[in-house]
Amino acid sequence: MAAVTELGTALRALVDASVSTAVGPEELRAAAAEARRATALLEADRRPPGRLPPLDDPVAFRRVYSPVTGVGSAVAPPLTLRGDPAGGVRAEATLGLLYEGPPGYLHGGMSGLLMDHLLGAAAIHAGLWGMTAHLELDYRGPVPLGVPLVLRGWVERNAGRRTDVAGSIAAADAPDRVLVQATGIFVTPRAEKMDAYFATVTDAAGRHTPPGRPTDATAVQP
Ligand SMILES: CCCCCCCCCCCCCCCC(=O)SCCNC(=O)CCNC(=O)[C@H](O)C(C)(C)COP(=O)(O)OP(=O)(O)OC[C@H]1O[C@@H](n2cnc3c(N)ncnc32)[C@H](O)[C@@H]1OP(=O)(O)O
Repeated sequence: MAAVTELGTALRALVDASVSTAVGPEELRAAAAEARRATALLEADRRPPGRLPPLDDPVAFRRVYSPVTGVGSAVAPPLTLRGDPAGGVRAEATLGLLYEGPPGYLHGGMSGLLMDHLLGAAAIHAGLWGMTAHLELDYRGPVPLGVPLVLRGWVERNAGRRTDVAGSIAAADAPDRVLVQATGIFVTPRAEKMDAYFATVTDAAGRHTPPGRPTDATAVQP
């Protein structure tokens, strides 16, 4: 875990530098050569889709390469999710130029990614795991880069396999002025779909990974 985190931290610094640098073509080419060397090192052993990395724990929802929370991901902020005393889940983040849409502000699609994750996590936190069936966003104000943000997700209601969830993004110093408001419907897939989607998921050793609990992200229905 220490090595995965060390590489993820170094890669995030590299990616941030690569999108904010103002150096010339010579330095860019020298950096590209270094990046290709690092890629060759990592390519020596790769896992296919559907095989969990050794450090992932589907029962604890630990996904080290998640594009939102993964400590080993070059593109994840990465967010740390916590239970919110006000209900649901929350995370704090300060986002950089990697995620820029309008100059100085967050790309709207990135807000969608973050909200999808926060809403999904809120459902899981309530014991109601589901896949995103519907996600709707209202962009009420641009989300600034480089300032602390607070992201929230909470369950509105549940009926059977369907859970209605909501969430928001705001600046940490003005948490009541919502910049992005999200609503979503998360659905626990029917048994046949669970089986079709996840029956071949394996752990790092290639063994079928059995469900850990009903809300296990990779749970396969018996
Ligand atoms: C401290 C923190 C702790 C927590 C720490 C957690 C950390 C970890 C967080 C990970 C968070 C990841 C969050 C990302 C989550 C993805 O990214 S999931 C990937 C994107 N989503 C997909 O690929 C899903 C694609 N869609 C499908 O496969 C299918 O449509 C679904 C969603 C499985 C539903 O299929 P189905 O099982 O056949 O469901 P179906 O019987 O049609 O519908 C069931 C009910 O839902 C309703 N419904 C279904 N779809 C819709 C729709 N689009 N609109 C309205 N209603 C709908 C139906 O009307 C029906 O309602 P009722 O008639 O029962 O009232």
